[in-house]
Amino acid sequence: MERGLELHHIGVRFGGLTALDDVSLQVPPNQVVGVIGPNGAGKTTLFNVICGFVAPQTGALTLDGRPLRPRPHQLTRLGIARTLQGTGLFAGLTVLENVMTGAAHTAHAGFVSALLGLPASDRDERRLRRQALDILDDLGIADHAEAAPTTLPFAVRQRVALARALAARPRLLLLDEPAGGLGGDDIAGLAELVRQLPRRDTDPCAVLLVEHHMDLVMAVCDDIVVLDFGRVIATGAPDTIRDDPAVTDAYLGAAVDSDVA
Ligand SMILES: Nc1ncnc2c1ncn2[C@@H]1O[C@H](COP(=O)(O)OP(=O)(O)OP(=O)(O)O)[C@@H](O)[C@H]1O
Repeated sequence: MERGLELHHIGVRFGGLTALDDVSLQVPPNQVVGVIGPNGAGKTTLFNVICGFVAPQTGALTLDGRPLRPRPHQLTRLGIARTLQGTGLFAGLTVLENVMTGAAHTAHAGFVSALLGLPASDRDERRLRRQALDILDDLGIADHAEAAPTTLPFAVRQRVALARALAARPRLLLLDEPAGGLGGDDIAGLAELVRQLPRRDTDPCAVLLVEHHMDLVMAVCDDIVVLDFGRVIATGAPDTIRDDPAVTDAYLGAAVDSDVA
């Protein structure tokens, strides 16, 4: 049976500061797993370890039981896609072209060459275009296909970034703070969308959601891992986590600290 992504006893130190301490977790195929925790808990560091931006000093990662040493530029080949905080869209390309870049690695010659003004393969480009339009349609933003990203509201740009990540047809999608900058209605829409990702008929994928927005995590995750000061203080289904005193303490403690500060 496929095991998906697993982190085994991961430790990261920055000088004298322990950012992650003995962190283990699993993202099984076709599940949504959330990582939450107060500011400074280690969420971004964990995300960066999985993307290959930060190399852990201790522990190991595996993908379907095989050793994984992630490198940012090799993630797509492993079936992993990510969105980052902010949208990172190319301002000079339309929405559709942005989404097509997410799948450019599957083209033999066309799209990237076309952007560079080189001879393109029409068949590749047509296929990428159709696939990108389908994804935009799935995400309810096909009307904006020809728009420049800078002209669109932030919530739509967030969806375009998600569409670009999905264009790589990942089996694992990593989302870093996708609710950042969104209002209540947009977060509800995002929750609905993320919940569907493992259940899609075409290209279903597992999701690892790193987010400090508790409502979103509670609404979409099958399993939640709570970090505090770099350690896992709780793991379980949303209902278990909601009632866990250690989690409440960590969040309340953080709130009190920031009030005092
Ligand atoms: N490159 C770095 N060098 C030194 N310290 C770092 C570095 N990156 C993170 N840290 C520290 O590691 C700890 C964990 O930070 P991290 O950003 O992973 O937490 P977080 O849970 O993502 O916080 P937030 O919700 O505020 O983004 C913090 O104390 C942070 O200051």
